[in-house]
Amino acid sequence: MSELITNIGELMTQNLEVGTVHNAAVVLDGERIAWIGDGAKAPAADTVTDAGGRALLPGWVDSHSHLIFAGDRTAEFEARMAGESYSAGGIAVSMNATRAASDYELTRLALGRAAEALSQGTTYLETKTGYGLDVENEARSARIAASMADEVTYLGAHLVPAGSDPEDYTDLVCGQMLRAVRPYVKWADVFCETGAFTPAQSRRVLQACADAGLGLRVHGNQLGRGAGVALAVEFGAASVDHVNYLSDDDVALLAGSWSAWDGGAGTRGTVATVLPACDLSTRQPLAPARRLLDAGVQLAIASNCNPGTSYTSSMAYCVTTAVLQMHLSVQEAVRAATWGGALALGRETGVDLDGRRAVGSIAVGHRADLHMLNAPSATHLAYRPGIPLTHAVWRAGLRER
Ligand SMILES: N=CN[C@@H](CCC(=O)O)C(=O)O
Ligand SMILES: [Zn+2]
Repeated sequence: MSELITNIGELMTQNLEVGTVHNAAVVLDGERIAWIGDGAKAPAADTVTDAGGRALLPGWVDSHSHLIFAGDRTAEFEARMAGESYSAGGIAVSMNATRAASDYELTRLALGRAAEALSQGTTYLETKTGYGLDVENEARSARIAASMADEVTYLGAHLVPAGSDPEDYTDLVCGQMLRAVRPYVKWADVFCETGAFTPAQSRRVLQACADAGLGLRVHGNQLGRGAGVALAVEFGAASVDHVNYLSDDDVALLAGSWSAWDGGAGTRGTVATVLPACDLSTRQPLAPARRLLDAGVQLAIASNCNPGTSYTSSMAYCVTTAVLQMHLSVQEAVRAATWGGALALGRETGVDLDGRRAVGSIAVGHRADLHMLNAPSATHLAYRPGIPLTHAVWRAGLRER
């Protein structure tokens, strides 16, 4: 079945050859985008959808979330709003609730969060383990994540559980736990921060996971300057996330990591993924997204949806914040939340080993993941903050909303 979406007021493709087109049309053929162009020249299709002059964007690509958890941390949030600062210790509260939840309950909760994201335009979703923190519960979290997310990341190195020796726990993360999650995950991550994993422990985790054939990601430089960015670049991680506290050397390392990449071939660098909703919820200084872009770093914006630091799956909220408070243009912020997220997951081009099409931009042959706003332009995301602007969502060519 083919579908013609016509009368699109603003088509923001994030495809550099096409750019943004007005009075445009798109044809979907099954799960793929088959045609893009001037509405007056659109070919016929089996069905026609009139966009009524609305804006059409790629679906959001949320490259950083933690959806596999049970329990509630409202009290911690309230304490933070009253002046307490965030520390990694709250992860243990979610760990206890997650371990106590049944498979059915954990799956139901995760699916509910993914559905909430999809209804707001998120059509491609990464999620992580990291609230199990023993072999059985990390493997269970990975299995559940693989049943509901597009990309799954192993985050056994999220927190050293109370009572465990940090070096022994790091051994477990690098050994038995890694073997148990391996069938379900494509990526590995480590929280390299004071109070979580030291640079030496993080290095061990990254090496073991790289040796196991996993792609790498790092939670780094969230609560202070540290080794996260340097380790991520050294190990060729696909992304380093948070990046609130950066030295000039960190920024230069990230920019330099892209110097041999020409947009297609060449060695890929490390994407800097900023998490604006997390920065607001933890009252951290906002990550320096403007400085990173100006330095030539590839940028992604993600929700970091999790029970502790960022309990929202709204990518629109993140984009709005990036424009209003991080000083990105609407085009830059939308790009970082679509194409940038796809780049951070290695999914912005080509077809992956499972035959999945590229996501994050509207281009012929890419997966038909589309987000229509109830507005004439994407500028309304920042101009009308807080207004639920999602009008329609297509995922792999299927109308989801
Ligand atoms: N910073 C580390 N991990 C999560 C928060 C985990 C939690 O507090 O539950 C994050 O990305 O912000
Ligand atoms: Zn996170």
